[in-house]
Amino acid sequence: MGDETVAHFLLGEKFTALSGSVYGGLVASLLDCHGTGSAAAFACVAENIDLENTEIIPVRCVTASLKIDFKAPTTMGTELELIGKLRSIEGRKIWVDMTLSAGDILCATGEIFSVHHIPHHPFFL
Ligand SMILES: CCCCCCCCCCCC(=O)SCCNC(=O)CCNC(=O)[C@H](O)C(C)(C)COP(=O)(O)OP(=O)(O)OC[C@H]1O[C@@H](n2cnc3c(N)ncnc32)[C@H](O)[C@@H]1OP(=O)(O)O
Repeated sequence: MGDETVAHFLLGEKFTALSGSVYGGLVASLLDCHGTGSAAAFACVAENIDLENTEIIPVRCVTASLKIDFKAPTTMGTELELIGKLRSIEGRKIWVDMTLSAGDILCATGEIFSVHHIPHHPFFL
């Protein structure tokens, strides 16, 4: 954790798009999920919430904007690594920069802008 979040995924072949590579929409989904989760975790750190002893993360974030650049085909059958780095927090607004790699290959980069602590938002009723 600290100022970086890491997640690993090994996808099944049903997520293949073009031969031997992962469907780009799924790459986007992984970056979206990792981005909002990272934003929530960074918000907890900023608010001194102890994640080690918390059963349910008390912060939830939603994606307001997600940008992805596909740098190289994402190899099917290789464990994927997602890394999130906090760019900034301004009140409810959180920006996280991300990478998705397959082994030594940088496959995609992402930038997410998410918003947290939303009283009465329909997602959290
Ligand atoms: C399989 C299961 C897995 C389950 C795994 C669990 C993962 C859960 C999460 C997965 C992520 C998702 O899929 S989330 C689903 C996709 N996202 C959505 O549907 C979000 C839809 N949009 C909204 O609900 C809303 O627009 C919000 C919450 C984003 C913002 O609305 P709001 O709360 O009324 O706040 P608002 O005042 O409009 O905005 C707050 C501040 O952010 C700025 N702002 C708002 N939107 C933007 C934007 N696109 N780009 C730049 N800036 C923006 C505003 O100018 C403002 O700045 P200032 O004036 O304060 O400076």
